[in-house]
Amino acid sequence: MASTKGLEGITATESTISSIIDDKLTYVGYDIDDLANHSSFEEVVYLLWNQKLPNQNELKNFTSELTESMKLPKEIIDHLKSYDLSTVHPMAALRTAVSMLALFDSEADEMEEEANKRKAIRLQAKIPTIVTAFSRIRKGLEPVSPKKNLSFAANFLYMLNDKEPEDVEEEAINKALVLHADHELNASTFTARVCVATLSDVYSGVTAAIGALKGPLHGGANERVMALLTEVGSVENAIPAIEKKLENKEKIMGMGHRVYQSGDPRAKHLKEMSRELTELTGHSKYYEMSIKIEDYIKENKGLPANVDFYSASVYHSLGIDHDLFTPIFAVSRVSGWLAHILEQYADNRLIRPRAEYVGPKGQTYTAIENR
Ligand SMILES: CC(=O)SCCNC(=O)CCNC(=O)[C@H](O)C(C)(C)COP(=O)(O)OP(=O)(O)OC[C@H]1O[C@@H](n2cnc3c(N)ncnc32)[C@H](O)[C@@H]1OP(=O)(O)O
Ligand SMILES: O=C([O-])CC(=O)C(=O)O
Repeated sequence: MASTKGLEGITATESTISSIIDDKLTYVGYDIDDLANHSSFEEVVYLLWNQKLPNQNELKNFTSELTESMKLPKEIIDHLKSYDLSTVHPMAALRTAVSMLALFDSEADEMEEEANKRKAIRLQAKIPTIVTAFSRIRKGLEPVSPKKNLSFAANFLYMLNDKEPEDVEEEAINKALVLHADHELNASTFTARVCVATLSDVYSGVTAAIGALKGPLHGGANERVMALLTEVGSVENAIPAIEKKLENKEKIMGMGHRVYQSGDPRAKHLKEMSRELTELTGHSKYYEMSIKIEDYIKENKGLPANVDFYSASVYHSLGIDHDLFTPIFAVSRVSGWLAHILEQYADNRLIRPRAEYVGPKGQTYTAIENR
């Protein structure tokens, strides 16, 4: 039996959560463009978990449930304060803190559907609090509690900066969260599903998914895009720097995608946000460099920009630390992981593919003293 490297083109499950068909992305059948242009992130999370858009009352209740669940156990804050955060990547801290959260949740191993939904709310709510608390603690500042009257996106920025965001900042983060929420069977979502298909618990599934998202070929690419833009340094240097990297067989971060051929439908929204925000904040050169790189790679390698490419300059213009870019992805994508985890539990079968054995055969065993 021949193997397919990277499981390319393999359909591994059925799902009703999101679809990518002919390079169009939908969440529960709603076009990503409509959701990006009109929805709050809370609305999208409700959609992914309930398979329908909420009415005003449902959204109000859901939003309050999320805000009320944002507070962290004191032990998690103490834990974040207990190690040298200057050397720890926030994705590593997030992975550990999420795993640790399970120890303070009396329902952690409860497998009943309603209990899993309650845990989903708690996890969705607490991940932004962990990311922002980490960021503040490493700057020697105290974590900030969320405000009841703020949206999910605004609370994220408020807890990060101890300052209520401007409308334009809240809108940018809200749109970025909507665009990153789910993406069919991407690597981290598949990881979450594989994990919980053993009937392991929700916290294990999300912890495993954070580990998968952290890698540079997946969510970790957005931080690397910013490192690339910083290294390139100027619009004039964009093409020479990229040519050199390609000569050295380096991958250009934020470019290429396993599924999309003509382009990632999320990238155009982030590109427009990048144009507006970099102009507004005096960082236009990052947008100009990005366009040059995108055009060059498209023309010379036939590869499109993915969701990570323009998110880098968007977050940079909002003054966000570069190593928080992938944690922000997690703040959003946990909604998709949780939707997939709940879907997996609802109709579970162990995920256990086969490997094609290509190693030596028929070896003669030699006693240890004779080797
Ligand atoms: C949210 C997300 O996860 S989106 C993806 C984020 N990741 C990145 O942006 C990292 C950069 N991109 C990549 O590494 C890849 O395009 C991936 C991981 C996204 C997709 O990978 P795959 O489908 O496995 O494609 P694979 O890595 O096999 O590449 C196929 C060919 O295109 C080339 N290629 C793919 N992406 C890039 C890139 N970004 N820069 C340069 N060349 C590339 C490869 O070198 C390879 O060329 P070859 O056939 O001559 O060896
Ligand atoms: O689907 C993928 O392979 C990666 C991706 O774009 C995502 O997770 O958003």
